[in-house]
Amino acid sequence: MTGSVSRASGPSEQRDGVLRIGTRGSALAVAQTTAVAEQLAKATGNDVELITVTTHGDTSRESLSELGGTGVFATALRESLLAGECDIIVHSLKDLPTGDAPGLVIGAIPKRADARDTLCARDGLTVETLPEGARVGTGSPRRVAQLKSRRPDVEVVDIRGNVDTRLSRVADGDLDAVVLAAAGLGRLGRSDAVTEFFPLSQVPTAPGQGALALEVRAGDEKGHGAIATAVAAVDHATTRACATAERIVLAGLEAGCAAPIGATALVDDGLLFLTATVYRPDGTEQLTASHAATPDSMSRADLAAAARDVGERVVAELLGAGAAGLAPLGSAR
Ligand SMILES: NCc1[nH]cc(CCC(=O)O)c1CC(=O)O
Repeated sequence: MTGSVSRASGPSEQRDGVLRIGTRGSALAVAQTTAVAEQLAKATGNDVELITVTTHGDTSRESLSELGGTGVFATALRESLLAGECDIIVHSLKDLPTGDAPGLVIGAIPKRADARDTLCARDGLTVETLPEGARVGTGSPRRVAQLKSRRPDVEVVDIRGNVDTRLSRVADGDLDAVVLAAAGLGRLGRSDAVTEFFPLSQVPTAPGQGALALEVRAGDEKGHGAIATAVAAVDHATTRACATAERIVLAGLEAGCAAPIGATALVDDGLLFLTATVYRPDGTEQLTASHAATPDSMSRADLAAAARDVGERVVAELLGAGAAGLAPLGSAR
């Protein structure tokens, strides 16, 4: 039996058999939360209600680095969850700070979408074929450094705003291209705008990119209640392990989501691989570390142990090679 998915118009009371999911109000957030809601309705038979929460990160026009990067999107959602106004909140994992949120736990990380970055350029252009001095929009220090390392001549324009606003700056002729996550474009049905997919092996993306995190009040993930059953049904073991390994790099370098760091993990043929790169913000230098571990089994506990193992080895190697001197890392909060 599949439950139904609806959108609440205002604050909503707790009712039996109904899961209330809090989401940011942007088109991307609503699209990805709706997809999660449908997955939850199908897996549990519960009705699912979407509750929109407006956050400072949505309304502010400041750049991501001015906002401080980490956490701007998460705080209002978390307050709403702690206040009991909803039962589960959905974040883009890459926007979620690595620090503890008192009273909350990540109850599920569903199967990840495409973790790659893309170029969305005019006239089918790619990083290689962009004209000399082309104007490329991104607000992410990692993407700036990665672009500059390949095309030092490119003029990077700091942009903010939702995916459609960013794409419109290319359509309007103001920018030659923007760099955007494949996952977000896919969720919005805008993959048609992509002119180049960057291989993860050359362009590692933000820790957790392409993955979502379902946060619940601590304790609600345990036992056989409706919330515990729901999050257990959509948690994806290998995605959780990969995202955990990538986020250990962020935490270990004491970096925030605005730091120039790329990390990418994958599970293949029984091995967990993790590669991470720290960039000098101008793209002239970078440090990469790559490690693999063999989990004893594909159980969540063994995968988690392997994720910690590779994560810690990658962090130690990067710090030992001088990563802290390469980039301003300390924007974690
Ligand atoms: N920081 C913005 C953001 N947060 C999540 C996504 C979509 C991709 C994802 O879920 O990882 C995006 C847009 C982008 O980076 O292009």
